[in-house]
Amino acid sequence: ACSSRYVLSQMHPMWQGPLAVPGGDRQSPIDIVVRKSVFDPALKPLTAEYDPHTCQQIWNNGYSFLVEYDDTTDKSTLKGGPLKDKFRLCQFHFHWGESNAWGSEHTVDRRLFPAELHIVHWNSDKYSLFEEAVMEDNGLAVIGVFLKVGKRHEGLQKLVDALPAVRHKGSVVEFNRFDPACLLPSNTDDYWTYHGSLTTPPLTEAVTWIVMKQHIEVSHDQLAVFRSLLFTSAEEEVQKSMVNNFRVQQPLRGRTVRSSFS
Ligand SMILES: CCCCCNS(=O)(=O)c1cc(S(N)(=O)=O)ccc1C(=O)O
Ligand SMILES: [Zn+2]
Repeated sequence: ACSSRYVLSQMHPMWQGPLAVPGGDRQSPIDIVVRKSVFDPALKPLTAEYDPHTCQQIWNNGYSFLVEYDDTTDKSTLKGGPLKDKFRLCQFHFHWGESNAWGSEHTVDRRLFPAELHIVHWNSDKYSLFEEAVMEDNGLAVIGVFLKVGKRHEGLQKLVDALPAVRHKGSVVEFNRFDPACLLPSNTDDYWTYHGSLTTPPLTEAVTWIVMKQHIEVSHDQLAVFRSLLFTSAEEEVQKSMVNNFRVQQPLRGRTVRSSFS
């Protein structure tokens, strides 16, 4: 699977400080200032073609929970949008707050959402391994989708029901036949895109971000199950609730955010 068993001890929110990263002028997340985004008519609609059978497992990596996919073939891919190449699905995960008032990593005109979904893909036209792509500036494409609290999300419920099995850091549970497309908003033609970075170590500036304009709705109870997860492993005495697992926002450094809609 893509997100290698990367030692995520640095994942503890303590690392959120201005960690020195190479260059450091393309960091994520950012605030998307709508009136400063530039409409680009050349931006195409996104083509996400996911095979639910490539879904493998859910893993609590001590920072979020990752739903990981078999990325040894091009069975689940993302093309189009701002992308020149074909990108292979490797995992999706979320960021959320301890309350519904905050939790997303990106914001729109400073508006915070209670959570944000990230669907992570790597450039399989240019690289043969995720670990290679994560170090290259055209290596990754991550779709961001904002979550709002409202009606229950039927497609998400299968995932929510599996979460108690990965309550502790380091736990893994088999998870099959899940199509992440069910988590995309009905309109995927309207998005913002910019060049940025991973929001967790190694914070490499490898990501073409594609942030959906339309949010999805999940219920309060579904989000409460996210908050029942733990940052800590079963062995640790003090259990810490997995909440507020988002990075602080980063300077734009002159970057332009493009929009696919006017
Ligand atoms: C080789 C080490 C890669 C570490 C990053 N892996 S990842 O799947 O890209 C990822 C991205 C992101 S993010 N928020 O999409 O930048 C968060 C977590 C992870 C993770 O693996 O935990
Ligand atoms: Zn993320």
